[in-house]
Amino acid sequence: MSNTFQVDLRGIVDLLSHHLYASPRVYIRELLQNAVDAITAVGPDHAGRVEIVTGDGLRISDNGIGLTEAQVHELLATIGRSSKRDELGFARHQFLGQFGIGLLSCFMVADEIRVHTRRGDAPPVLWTGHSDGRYEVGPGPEREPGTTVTLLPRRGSEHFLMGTTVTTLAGLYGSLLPVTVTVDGQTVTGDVLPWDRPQAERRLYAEATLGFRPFDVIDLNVPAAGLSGAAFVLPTPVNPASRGGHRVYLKRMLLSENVEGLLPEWAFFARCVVDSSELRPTASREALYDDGQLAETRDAIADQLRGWLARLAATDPRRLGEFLRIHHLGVKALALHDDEMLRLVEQWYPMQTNMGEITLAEFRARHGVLRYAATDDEFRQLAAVAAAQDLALINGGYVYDADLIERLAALDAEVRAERLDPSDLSTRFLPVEAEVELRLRPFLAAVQRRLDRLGCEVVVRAFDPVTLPSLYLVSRAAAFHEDFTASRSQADDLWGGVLDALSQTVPTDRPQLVLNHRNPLVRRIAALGDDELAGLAVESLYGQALMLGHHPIRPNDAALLTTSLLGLLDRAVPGEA
Ligand SMILES: Nc1ncnc2c1ncn2[C@@H]1O[C@H](COP(=O)(O)OP(=O)(O)OP(=O)(O)O)[C@@H](O)[C@H]1O
Repeated sequence: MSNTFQVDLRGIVDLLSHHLYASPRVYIRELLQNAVDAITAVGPDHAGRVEIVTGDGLRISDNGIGLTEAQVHELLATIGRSSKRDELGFARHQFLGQFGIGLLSCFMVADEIRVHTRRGDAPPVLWTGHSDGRYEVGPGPEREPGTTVTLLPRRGSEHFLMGTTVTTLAGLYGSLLPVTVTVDGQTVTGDVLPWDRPQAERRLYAEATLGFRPFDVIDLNVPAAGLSGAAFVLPTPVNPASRGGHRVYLKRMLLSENVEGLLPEWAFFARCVVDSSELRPTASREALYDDGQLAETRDAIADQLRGWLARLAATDPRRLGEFLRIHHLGVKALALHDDEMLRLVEQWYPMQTNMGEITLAEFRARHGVLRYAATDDEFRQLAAVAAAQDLALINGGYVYDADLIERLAALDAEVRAERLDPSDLSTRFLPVEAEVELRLRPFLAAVQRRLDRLGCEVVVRAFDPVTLPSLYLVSRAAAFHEDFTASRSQADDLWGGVLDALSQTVPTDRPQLVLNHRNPLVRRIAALGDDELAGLAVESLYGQALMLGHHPIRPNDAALLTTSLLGLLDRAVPGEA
């Protein structure tokens, strides 16, 4: 036995209003869309007109193609049936609608829908649909060809049908439509496409609709998607993780003000306003259907944004610099994968160095090797000393910077990058003369004994700046060794045994306290001939060097600092105990 599905209209309307459409407001969009489609169906030269009248409910009339009685039965009373698909079920290209559910959205705000329609010379028809699923069809009063849809408000939804609301909504969705739409006699269409306006007006448009005064406006054109529009560049930094929505029109009808997925993720610095005749909506008409065509369109738009950046670099580098200062995070993220963007960063993005803020290109021209510190801490530790030795150093500690430098070197054989290890720096310090070295031996032996328990090696070198008495240097191997020793002291027996076995293989070079023999204070300390006082002084230098280099102060270090300070005070302040 064969039966036919029954449809519970109330259930369907509930589904639409709570799960498909974002808000009952979209009923206006669906009605406008049907009217425009009906006008399109008459032919290309037909002067379309849509009139909306509010008051007691809402009435929307069009001078479109209209429906015969047979079509009314077939199309209006069958959910999911649409005249806008061909025999194979594909959306007919020229129409906005395609799903055959749009009219139902009116039940979100109305209890009763009346469609009074006439097609050509066929007799006029009146169809009345009720929200409980009943409908009647019969002959209607005489009228011109076209259709009038009347909504009788549902209790509690009256405000959706009020004149002011309808004017706002019809303007929002329909202001760019190619047919004239009036609400209570007032025309809401006829707006010039925002991207076709002169530059100054486009900026005002952005301020009014997007809420910001754009840094720049970029024309967008993707013929394959029948897309034209503009990208408005944000004037302030945005969180790259925050997804910005775009204002998308399909065949000049607003799809949504907050469409995602139109731009690649890196392009978070732009908000687009576009119209497309080819991209497809999802059934809710809140989003674009994520298909190959959308992906191709996204790529094409990305190319145009990239082109804008390249043009800016060629014609107005100062402005590009401004842009990079605002949106460097996005551009740098992009440069990790995109060679062209990497070049842009290299040429135009000033990085922090110990010689001031300069671009990588400039740095390379002046200093050859791209020498960088991998973390902000390392940079701060080394910047001044390196500068005093004419060693230029880039702070690679900002997000992506070290990776970008390495990528640049990997890409281009001419570019050399070198991560500066603190221990590399100590090899640039000059040893003191042999005779001085000999003289300093007893002093060094005495202070070394005092710093042994902190795992630190004391050496004397000559380096600039002379004002710097000492420097605490931790090489990568030594930093590892320190962590290792700390874990060993906390480990239980089993794990401790494993660590001990490992310790045979880890490098053991210790952090160094490098005393600067060019520094007058250091010379005086070394010449004291008083082991106790020299020891206290070197311990103090050790503490100062730790703090200068932003090194962590361990409990042992803190205790040493206190005793050395008290010891020095004891020696400095005269009088009997
Ligand atoms: N104003 C109108 N003039 C002529 N025909 C109309 C009008 N409104 C609706 N129709 C007919 O009723 C059918 C169903 O309309 P409905 O709005 O439910 O779906 P649709 O517009 O085809 O698709 P979508 O769900 O995508 O809006 C339409 O395909 C169209 O043939």
